[in-house]
Amino acid sequence: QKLKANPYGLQVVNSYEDYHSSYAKDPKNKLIEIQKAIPNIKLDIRYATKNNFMNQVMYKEARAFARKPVVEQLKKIQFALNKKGYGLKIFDAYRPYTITLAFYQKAKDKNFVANPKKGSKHNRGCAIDLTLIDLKTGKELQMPTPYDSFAAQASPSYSNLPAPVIKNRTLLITTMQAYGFRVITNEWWHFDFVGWKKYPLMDIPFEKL
Ligand SMILES: C[C@@H](N)C(=O)N[C@H](C)C(=O)O
Ligand SMILES: [Zn+2]
Repeated sequence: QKLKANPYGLQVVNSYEDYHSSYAKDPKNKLIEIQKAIPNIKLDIRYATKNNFMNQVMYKEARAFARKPVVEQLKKIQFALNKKGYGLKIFDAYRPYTITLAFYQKAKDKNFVANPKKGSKHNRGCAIDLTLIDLKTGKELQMPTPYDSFAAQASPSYSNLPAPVIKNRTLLITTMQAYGFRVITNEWWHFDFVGWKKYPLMDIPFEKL
């Protein structure tokens, strides 16, 4: 199927029919609802609330999707963490391209949002924003900054932090890395799935999936 390029010359899947035929051809392309595949995973979908850096509701539904192989890896991560008394909490996963456009327009610091000229790995269903929780209390482990803080402390290499915070961040990053994800340079919570290049950008809202 030949896709029409958007104003930046990018090919973005924006019709359900095109998306459907892509996963009929290759089931790896299917966006899987994370909580259906991993029932005990916690969600805090900030962009479905006003509690986010945009200060506005960006998603109509508080749901999280990712490509099938991404969710399969998350399932293994959740299992490994659960054995140690921890679990995952997801802030965001697949993000329609239109939302990336809106983020880039409004964000004061463009270093923390993907440039729509390239699109985001979130638009490919191959990036996850997440943190760790303590299974007993359900509370988040202390990390260097809150989610989507555009501060220097959000960098995974920022080191002037209390030892327990570094330990929590290291546990998150090493676990994600062991299962095929890579943290990005300025956001401790954002992980790209290593095979992301094989998956096209998408612009289909959650309610149509
Ligand atoms: C906006 C933030 N949560 C995020 O995901 N940033 C990366 C760089 C992105 O937009 O892909
Ligand atoms: Zn992200």
